[in-house]
Amino acid sequence: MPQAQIIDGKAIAESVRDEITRRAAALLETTGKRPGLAVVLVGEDPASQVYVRNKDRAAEACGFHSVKHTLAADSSEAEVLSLVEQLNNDPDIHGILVQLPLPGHIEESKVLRLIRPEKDVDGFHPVNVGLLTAGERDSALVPCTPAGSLVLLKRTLGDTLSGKTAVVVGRSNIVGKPMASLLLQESCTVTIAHSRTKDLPDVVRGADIVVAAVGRPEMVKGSWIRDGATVIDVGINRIPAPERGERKSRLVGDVAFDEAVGHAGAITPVPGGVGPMTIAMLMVNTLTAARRLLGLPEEEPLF
Ligand SMILES: Nc1nc(=O)c2c([nH]1)NC[C@@H]1CN(c3ccc(C(=O)N[C@@H](CCC(=O)O)C(=O)O)cc3)C=[N+]21
Repeated sequence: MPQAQIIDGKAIAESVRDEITRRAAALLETTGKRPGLAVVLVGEDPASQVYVRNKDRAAEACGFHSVKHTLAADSSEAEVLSLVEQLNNDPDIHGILVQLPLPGHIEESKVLRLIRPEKDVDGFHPVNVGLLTAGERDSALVPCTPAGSLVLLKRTLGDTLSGKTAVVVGRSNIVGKPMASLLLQESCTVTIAHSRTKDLPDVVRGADIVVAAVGRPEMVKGSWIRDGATVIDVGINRIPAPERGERKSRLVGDVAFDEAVGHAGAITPVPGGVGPMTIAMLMVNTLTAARRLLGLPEEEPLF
């Protein structure tokens, strides 16, 4: 079996961040303003802390203004809402990201709906969901993980995905559904499959493009992958050490990589695939939001 091309998400993310760094420098030169990103973390989940730190770092490396707000896990919903309101009205902040999941006593949809759609760099507000679904992708802010996955697909397959069969495994609002909308807009023939799909292996076997976003470690098996297919693995699952008798915990995707690599034409690794792209696209969205709020023209889309 020939080995698949391993898609280098880290390198592609770096090239995207480099382009954003250049564009942010030009913005600073012409307007004296930096894109401003605010990340809100409620509670101290260790994984969330790592991601939030990475986002903060990436923003600073791009020359952005970046602020991190950490609220106690037992903060009231009203406190979170009031912080969002304050960030909505802050002229130095162009992008607001409220790290999910929120503690159980806070209604996520209520918080997400309060974020000004123009500052919603996660693309989770119903206005942005609506624009994307209605085919107005370039006016929306597009969720970072699906946007990053599309960049990886285009860098791997070329700009034309038209006519290809795409199967998205997973139907979440943050990945599966927006990913399907993006692929549909690229004129792919799109299937959304999920845990209740009948004959899932055969559905996946029909795909030129497989996007796995189910959140179950190594659920998509190598034998499900059509020869030469392109596989985007969105899953990041931490397998604790004791379970496998290993010394350190390790990360695995939603695809059984070692099997799939013998079937796929190209495949993303975990880590080093979609994860770094998610952060790069957050920088893209923050710059886009800043330019729009400043009344500046749109730049060449990066995907
Ligand atoms: N409102 C909101 N927006 C998000 O975008 C959001 C969120 N909440 N909650 C949590 C998830 C998770 N997430 C990741 C981002 C980057 C990596 C990443 O950079 N991963 C690296 C390193 C992984 C590691 O070593 O832990 C990689 O895959 O190579 C992973 C996961 C964003 N999320």
